[in-house]
Amino acid sequence: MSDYDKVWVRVNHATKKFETRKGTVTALEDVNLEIHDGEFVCLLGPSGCGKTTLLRMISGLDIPTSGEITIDGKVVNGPSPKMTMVFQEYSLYPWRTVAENVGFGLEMTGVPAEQRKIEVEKQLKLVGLEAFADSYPYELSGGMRQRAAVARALATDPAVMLMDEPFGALDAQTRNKMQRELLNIWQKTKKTILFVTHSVDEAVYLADRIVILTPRPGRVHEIDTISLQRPRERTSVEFAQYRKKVLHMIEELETGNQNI
Ligand SMILES: Nc1ncnc2c1ncn2[C@@H]1O[C@H](COP(=O)(O)OP(=O)(O)OP(=O)(O)O)[C@@H](O)[C@H]1O
Repeated sequence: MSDYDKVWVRVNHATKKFETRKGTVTALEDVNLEIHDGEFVCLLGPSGCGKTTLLRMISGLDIPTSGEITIDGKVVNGPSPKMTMVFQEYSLYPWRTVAENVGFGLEMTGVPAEQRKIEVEKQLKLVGLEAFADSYPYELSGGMRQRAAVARALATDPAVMLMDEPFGALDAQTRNKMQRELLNIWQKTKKTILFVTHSVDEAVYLADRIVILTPRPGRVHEIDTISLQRPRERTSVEFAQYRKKVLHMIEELETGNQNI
């Protein structure tokens, strides 16, 4: 990719604890992770293992209890336009049109209307929603809504796009289609992406690198970079081999956990 050695995100011994009525919950403990420029990283792990917490801290919506997170060498201490999030649902403002949603971040940062219009049109074209600029979210299908959410995230030209199970609520066919489209967009924009998913297949299809977060707090395990040629075919032998490798690693991690 463009400048692969550049590290955009560095998670350095990050721990996050929450104080609850039932006591202290350790969502993540001593997590280390680096994400390079232009890399497509998938964060894979079961429910409750701390994926969203990690994303929220990287985006600046939350701060680590200890350790630190840097973006482009600077410590994250609040939300930054350099990081945008795409969530599973409810990403769009229902009272705004698609174009107004896509232009929202630009509006917030004071980009003049004329320039905003050009940028919004560019992003809508990229995600194939030019004809729906004036539609409202409820008039779109789930897949189209997520395309609009991706366009909105891209509009502010973030350094890193953080995606929290963005296709989790879609049916299998639409999900596959959206994965293909996201790869196309990624190839065109060279964006750095951190993508959270529960699905091994989704991670193997999308990622340059898969990071497995174990259910036990405190240990991030990285799998070697998957260096398949793109586009990665779901029906290929290589796909099946990588899938098997990832499943095997997950099994090993789970077995290791049982012995703690
Ligand atoms: N604001 C909070 N207050 C208290 N506990 C929290 C809070 N946020 C997260 N947790 C706890 O931290 C742990 C990790 O939660 P998190 O949402 O990061 O997991 P996850 O891997 O994203 O789960 P899922 O895949 O179900 O979305 C869970 O035990 C959760 O209950």
